[in-house]
Amino acid sequence: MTLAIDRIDNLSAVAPTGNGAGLSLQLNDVGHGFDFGGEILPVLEQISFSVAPGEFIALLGPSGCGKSTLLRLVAGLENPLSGELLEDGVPIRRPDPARVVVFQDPTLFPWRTVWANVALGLQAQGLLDDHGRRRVDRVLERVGLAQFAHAYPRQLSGGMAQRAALARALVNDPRLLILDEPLGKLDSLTRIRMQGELVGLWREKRYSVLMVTHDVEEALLMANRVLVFGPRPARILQTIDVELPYPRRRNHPDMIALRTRVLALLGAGADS
Ligand SMILES: Nc1ncnc2c1ncn2[C@@H]1O[C@H](COP(=O)(O)OP(=O)(O)OP(=O)(O)O)[C@@H](O)[C@H]1O
Repeated sequence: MTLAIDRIDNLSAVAPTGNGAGLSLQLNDVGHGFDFGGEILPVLEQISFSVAPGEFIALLGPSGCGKSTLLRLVAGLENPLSGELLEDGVPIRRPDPARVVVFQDPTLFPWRTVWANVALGLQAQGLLDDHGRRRVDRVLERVGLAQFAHAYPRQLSGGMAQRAALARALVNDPRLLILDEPLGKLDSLTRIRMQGELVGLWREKRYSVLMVTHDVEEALLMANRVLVFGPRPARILQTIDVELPYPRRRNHPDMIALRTRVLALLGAGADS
């Protein structure tokens, strides 16, 4: 498989459609739950935190604690039962192209080529003119899929499909990239490479990132801040600033110490 690690410096060649700068987020006392036979099952309680423009925040917590629900609220796919979510000071009420979500499952349309999948967002906005076409070409080049532009999703490996999904998100020049376990289904080698690619893209473009992962090491390798959640209804147990320089080494003593600390927190808060 051809990977794009050596092309990480080229995304600046992709002309933005938006202003490209990361957006700020502010969550104030956010609470959410779901109706279960007339009773509300509380999922999130008193969640407050902020994200400065260009920050990379990882969310860690036990399975089922409400991490994906929180991402859905930030994406504007649902509205909270209490509290408020603000982007650049304005309440989030609905999805917006500035906030794009990449899920664990790349969900590419099987009948469209890679190029046509990536072009979909621009096409829907009426932006697929010559300039838009060049954007699609460049972003595919940037994620190392230029040679597979005319392939169909069934012809891609898992890592390639995930990079196509990433290209589809990046072509809209997001200001917030919302990642819900984006590397969860990849083999360990591809996963390590994709971690490097995602960090390289983020450091270059400086959009803000909110990423859910189950992998403590992945969170500490990639994010500049890690929020550790307790079991449902989720509350933030601890916020950890990861001040190690990039690229980070798995076996750096500070990394090992942080990992031990986070695992202890999750062990104390795990529901299983
Ligand atoms: N649409 C929904 N209707 C009812 N309950 C829901 C809905 N979405 C999520 N839940 C419940 O909310 C809780 C939190 O789910 P969520 O997917 O946010 O957790 P998570 O932390 O992302 O889990 P995991 O790490 O296993 O992916 C779970 O108990 C789940 O059953």
